Amino acid sequence: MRVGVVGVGAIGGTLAALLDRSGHEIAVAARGATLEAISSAGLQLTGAFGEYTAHPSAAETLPSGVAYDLVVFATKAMDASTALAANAGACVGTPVLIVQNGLDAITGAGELLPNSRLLGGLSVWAATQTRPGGILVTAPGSLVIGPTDDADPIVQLLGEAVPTSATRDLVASQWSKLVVNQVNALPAITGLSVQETVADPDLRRVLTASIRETVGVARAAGVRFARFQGLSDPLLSVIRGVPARLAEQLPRLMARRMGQVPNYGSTLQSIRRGLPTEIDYLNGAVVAAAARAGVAAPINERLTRLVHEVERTGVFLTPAEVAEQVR
Ligand SMILES: NC(=O)C1=CN([C@@H]2O[C@H](COP(=O)(O)OP(=O)(O)OC[C@H]3O[C@@H](n4cnc5c(N)ncnc54)[C@H](OP(=O)(O)O)[C@@H]3O)[C@@H](O)[C@H]2O)C=CC1
Ligand SMILES: CC(C)(CO)C(=O)C(=O)O
Repeated sequence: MRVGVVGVGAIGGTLAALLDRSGHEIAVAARGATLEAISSAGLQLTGAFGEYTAHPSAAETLPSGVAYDLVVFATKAMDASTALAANAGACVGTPVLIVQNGLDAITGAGELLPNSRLLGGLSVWAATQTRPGGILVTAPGSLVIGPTDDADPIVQLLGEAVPTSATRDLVASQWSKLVVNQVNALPAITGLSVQETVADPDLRRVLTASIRETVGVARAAGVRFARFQGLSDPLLSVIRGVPARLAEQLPRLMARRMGQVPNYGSTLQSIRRGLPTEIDYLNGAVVAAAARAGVAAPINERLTRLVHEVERTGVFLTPAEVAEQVR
């Protein structure tokens, strides 16, 4: 099959390399140093999915006039509309998968790609772009796509590269992933890994509080959570209702599932590269949903502001400073 991948960073790079390894014909759209590196030396995957170098065709945009079986977008959320618009010609009549955290993957994409079937994707694996064209998978995991069911040929196609399952309720799965992504803000604010964040008592308290607040906002918005990465709707109700100390078992479990390799999260990766972060689409999405539902989300609001502060200043906060600012 012929697959186009736009955005060849941590997640898009993993998918492009694994699809190439499975024997599919891959074209990628990349820019700057990443385009140069892939064109000259290929796309190098290391880590939990094994070692492999792919040599896909690469250009600034996917050539149109080519019949793709699937086009995958894997940019950060704030770059998605520009990438969709620039590659719209290649997507006409083609199924499009947008792999993105937050709630917005396919919201609004229909206006830019009116003639494409749109699917959203949630990556359960964790990865880092170690250099342009070099991807390290730090924790293995599957891909969840929807709204669809497991009989979908796109699920089969992706499943040849990485374990893939379908969700009929993409929004419910996105909200569950939004709970998991509560682990992103604190590493971006402190420079610590997710595992170090959860091991620190002050940061674990803040993380637990932001998770519980997120569950409360979802309830106010009438959202039910999907089964996802060990989470479920009943479990999250319990986590919201039990004493905070007991609820801290959830972040501990989430960190354990990430394994031993330090996971810095995709938000801290942006900070380290001096780039704007996706935080408005993560904790910021919780704040926006809270406002729509007429409730407050002060912890998510504060975390969003602190991430923006670190984006601006480049100075990380200590766990004690964070604890002081997020009560
Ligand atoms: N990293 C992870 O472990 C996980 C990430 N996610 C989610 O996956 C999504 C992708 O994140 P991630 O892979 O980490 O991000 P990265 O920043 O590693 O990769 C994004 C890539 O998109 C490229 N890009 C942006 N705009 C365009 C464009 N117009 N044309 C071509 N390429 C473009 C960027 O290029 P450039 O370098 O030139 O800016 C970059 O290579 C996010 O929503 C993230 O939250 C989900 C689960 C885990
Ligand atoms: C869950 C986590 C933290 C995995 O790395 C992620 O989704 C991200 O980095 O954006």
